[in-house]
Amino acid sequence: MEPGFWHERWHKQQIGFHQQDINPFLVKYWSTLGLRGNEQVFVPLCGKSLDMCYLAEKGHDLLGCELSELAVRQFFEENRLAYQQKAFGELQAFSSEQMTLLQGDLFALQAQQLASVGAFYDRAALIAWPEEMRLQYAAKLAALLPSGCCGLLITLEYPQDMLKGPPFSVTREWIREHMSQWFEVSLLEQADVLADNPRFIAKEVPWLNESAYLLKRK
Ligand SMILES: C[S@@+](CC[C@H](N)C(=O)[O-])C[C@H]1O[C@@H](n2cnc3c(N)ncnc32)[C@H](O)[C@@H]1O
Repeated sequence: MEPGFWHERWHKQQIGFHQQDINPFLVKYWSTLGLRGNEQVFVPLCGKSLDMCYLAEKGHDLLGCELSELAVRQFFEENRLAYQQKAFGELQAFSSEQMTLLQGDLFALQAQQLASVGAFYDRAALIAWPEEMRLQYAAKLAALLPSGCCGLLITLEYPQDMLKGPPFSVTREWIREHMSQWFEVSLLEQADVLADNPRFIAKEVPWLNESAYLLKRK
């Protein structure tokens, strides 16, 4: 989506994607990455996700990237974290002790700026892009991540013709076809989450699956 779409969403606080609870797949599957626990975790398109607090509690340093300055400030203020702001290339870095959120366009980041990243977490980032932008995002993510870096990817699948995204439906086939050039991909679990998503029920979407994948950058 274009930046204006997301800025408007944040200004109107139309942020239905934001979860008040930690994502259950994160809790269930983060340990399958086999990490030491002190790796820096990159969170693309992080919003003000509380999943970052969960990962910080596990001992990780967090490096998020988020377009909206409003989202970034809300993250620190709502979690009562004092923060400092400074320039970071073309982006702005907002930092507290364990968290750095890079405010700006993910596509303006350079691989050397993520050289110390040891893991990543993508929830509602890949699925935020329409099909025509999705591959560019996946290629950028691959270009930014150091080789050997593991991550958890959480996606949604539903009949796309029933609802206009975002979130967009991203199938297992799309991920295998387009992402295996950069990542080893394993499906961890697919679960029916329709009952937890009133917007999909209201639009009479007949099924909605959430999937968790383990990814390893080749
Ligand atoms: C669907 S939300 C998901 C947020 C978060 N991952 C979560 O689980 O709550 C997508 C987020 O990506 C941000 N975003 C969109 N385009 C971006 C870009 N080019 N660079 C960085 N962030 C972007 C939006 O502002 C929005 O907060």
